[in-house]
Amino acid sequence: MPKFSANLGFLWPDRPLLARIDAAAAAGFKAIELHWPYDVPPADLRAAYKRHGLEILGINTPIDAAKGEFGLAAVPGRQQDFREGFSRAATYAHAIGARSIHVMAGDVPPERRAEGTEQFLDNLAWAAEQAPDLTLLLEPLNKHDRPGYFYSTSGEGAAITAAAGVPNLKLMFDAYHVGRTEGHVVERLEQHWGVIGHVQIAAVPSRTEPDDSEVDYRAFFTALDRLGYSGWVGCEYKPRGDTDEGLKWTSALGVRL
Ligand SMILES: O=C(O)C(=O)[C@H](O)CO
Ligand SMILES: [Mg+2]
Repeated sequence: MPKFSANLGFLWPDRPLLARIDAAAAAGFKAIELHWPYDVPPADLRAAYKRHGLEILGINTPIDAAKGEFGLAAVPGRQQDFREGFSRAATYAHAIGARSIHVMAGDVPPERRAEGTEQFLDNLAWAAEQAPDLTLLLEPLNKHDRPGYFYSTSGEGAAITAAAGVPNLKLMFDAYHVGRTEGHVVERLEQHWGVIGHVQIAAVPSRTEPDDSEVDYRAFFTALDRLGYSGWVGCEYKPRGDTDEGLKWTSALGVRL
């Protein structure tokens, strides 16, 4: 059975980030991953997870939610803004001791896709050089949730990863996004195995706890074991109710944190 990390972008939404870290440790998680922790001073965040002996995995490049933006790496004309955001992410990741950054592509209209691809590749080469010690993750987001996003399928993510030709660039395989629109999740996992750097899960289609899902997560975890996955599986789901109560999905699926 793989190891599971708590995605504190979604889990324990009823409390501030530092309290989420305490909750993750109390629930038995040994690793955490974050979305946008930037409002919390890095020293406080580091002290909070170190106190519990947790590992810290990744963060996302900043977004401007107020402007409806979801990343900038592939957005034509926003190269300078992307680079400032990435530098902020790398500085923060280094300060807290995180090991990866999800480089968020952003929304790109179909007629500007060629331009967006060129810019994305250029930005990824630049970012990889800025932070050679960090893993950069690429994550396609399904079209139901984010219709205008630059890419939506695991195949597109793998193609960009290959085209960039950068050693520290990997695919974030979020089984929720893959299951939501592509299906055949284990087949896709096997197909892109060589470029996968991190894995995330949630029920399909509800994005809640993974015990009531169109994706057969028992089979998915077995496939990860068979493939020899030694990384973490990020629990990136939106709890149906109380997060601790919802963690009974672990015993339902034979998982021990
Ligand atoms: O939406 C997702 O699946 C993610 O992992 C991103 O980090 C953005 O929330
Ligand atoms: Mg995800």
